[in-house]
Amino acid sequence: MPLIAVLNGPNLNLLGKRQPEIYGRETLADVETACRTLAAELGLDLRFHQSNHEGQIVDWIHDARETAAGIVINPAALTHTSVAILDALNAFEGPVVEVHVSNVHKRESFRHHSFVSLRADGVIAGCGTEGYLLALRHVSSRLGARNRT
Ligand SMILES: O=C1C[C@@](O)(C(=O)O)C[C@@H](O)[C@@H]1O
Repeated sequence: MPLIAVLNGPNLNLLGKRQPEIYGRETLADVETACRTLAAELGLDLRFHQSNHEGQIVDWIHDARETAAGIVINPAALTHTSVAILDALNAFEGPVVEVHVSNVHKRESFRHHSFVSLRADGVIAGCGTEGYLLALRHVSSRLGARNRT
């Protein structure tokens, strides 16, 4: 079964508790459960991680080079600052989908720029935590298309 790495950046451990008016009330554990249920339906293995540390996320992306077929990533605030995450993703060959729970384009202008979008095959923003499920479906269909060629 192809493995998908779902990677989450800083402060997402507080999902459901911090600024619920922006990010909703679902926790990251709820997101992981929903992702695991969908992954099982799609025939995908899932690795689900969260870190508040940029280097840890870079290391997980490096691991994914050896082990994962695709990446779903919510880099959180690092989206807007991290060339290191962009460079790591550029060294990964499979499909990458960037997810944001909130619609970053409706928010402060510093959230409008994403380094990660320079690499992402798709970007989902503003669909709440459902965005993770949409991203998984998309990675799955890209992998299916790849396997057929
Ligand atoms: O921490 C986050 C979460 C976020 O990535 C989102 O999921 O909406 C949007 C980022 O701008 C913010 O720093």
